[in-house]
Amino acid sequence: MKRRVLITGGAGFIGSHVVRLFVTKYPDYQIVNLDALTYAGNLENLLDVKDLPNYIFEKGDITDEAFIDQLFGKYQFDGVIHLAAESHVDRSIMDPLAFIRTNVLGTAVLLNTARKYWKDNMDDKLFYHVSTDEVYGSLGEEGFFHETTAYDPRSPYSASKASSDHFVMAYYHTYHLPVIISNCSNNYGSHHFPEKLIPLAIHNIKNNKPVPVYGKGENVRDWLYVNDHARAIDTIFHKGRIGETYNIGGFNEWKNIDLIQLLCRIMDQKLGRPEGTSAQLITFVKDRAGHDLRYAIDATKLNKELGWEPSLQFEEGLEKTVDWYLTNEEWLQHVTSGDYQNYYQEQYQKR
Ligand SMILES: Cc1cn([C@H]2C[C@H](O)[C@@H](COP(=O)(O)OP(=O)(O)O[C@H]3O[C@H](CO)[C@@H](O)[C@H](O)[C@H]3O)O2)c(=O)[nH]c1=O
Repeated sequence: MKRRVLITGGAGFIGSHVVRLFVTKYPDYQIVNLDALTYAGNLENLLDVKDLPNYIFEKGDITDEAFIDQLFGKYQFDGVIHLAAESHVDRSIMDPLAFIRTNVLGTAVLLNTARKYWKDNMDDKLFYHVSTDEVYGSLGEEGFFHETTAYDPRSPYSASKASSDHFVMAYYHTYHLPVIISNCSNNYGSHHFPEKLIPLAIHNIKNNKPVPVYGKGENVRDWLYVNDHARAIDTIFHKGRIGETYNIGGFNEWKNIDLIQLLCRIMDQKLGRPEGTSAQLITFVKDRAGHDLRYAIDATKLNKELGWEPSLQFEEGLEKTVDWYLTNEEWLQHVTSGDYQNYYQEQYQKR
């Protein structure tokens, strides 16, 4: 079946991997990538697919109602995969309103427009909302997030994503809009903006700069290779049940400090430095406000119902990621100029 799919946030980290997978795997689909190209959106992420005949890029803001309406009119989408979002927790602490605007209002504008265009015929339509495991809050040392876990967001970022999830379900229950939500754990891989832990640490180690570890580095995250997340989104988009939520994760929990130690060992090997060199850059800094202790997500439903499972072991994925950053210096140089510099100067002045 031919489909006309809108992917929002397709120039971002996870979005670009989803766009690449869809345009190469489904040559019959028309894929429209809508991205506002703010600081973390970068068309360089898609240079290898930008000339494919089934790929179209549109620059625009999901909060701009008139623009979104005109876009739906122009392309008559039958599917939406919504990834556009402000995603960095530390930024949300500094500027919560930006997160409410994009993540809550932007999602509501998309939902409302999809409802307007699809209301007379909902057959074969799908609004797929890509969300986060952070909506479930913070775990103690035991247990997992399940699809039935009550929402308990604790940062402005996770509150904005939780709110957008609620709007998605409200449109399902109230207007019968065909929706699916997935909530995924921490991603890592190529094209990740170096404000997040793994690409920031790689960038800093390479440049002999301090690697900031918040608090004592005891916080735990569950890491998934970004290509595996993109594969999960593909599976859920095509086989998921309407009105359902699917958790995505790798059963791959790491304490931040253990992860950084592993990364330091890999970097020493790759850069030909004596073992232990990079670890000397580890610097414990002031903790993140309201820092969630542990995320761990149970992806059994996705595995049992739809047959998805991660394809890569963490060590292998991390090595591939390091290799990508070390061979794509131009990309790193480009994205670490401008806004990035201002942001980090501001961050470090505060410490
Ligand atoms: C940037 C940075 C982070 N950290 C810590 C904070 C967290 O415990 C852990 C990972 O931080 P981040 O890379 O910012 O990711 P985290 O806050 O977990 O959130 C990520 O994962 C979420 C999914 O769980 C996504 O929804 C978010 O968009 C994504 O940013 O490392 C440090 O210790 N030092 C740092 O410099």
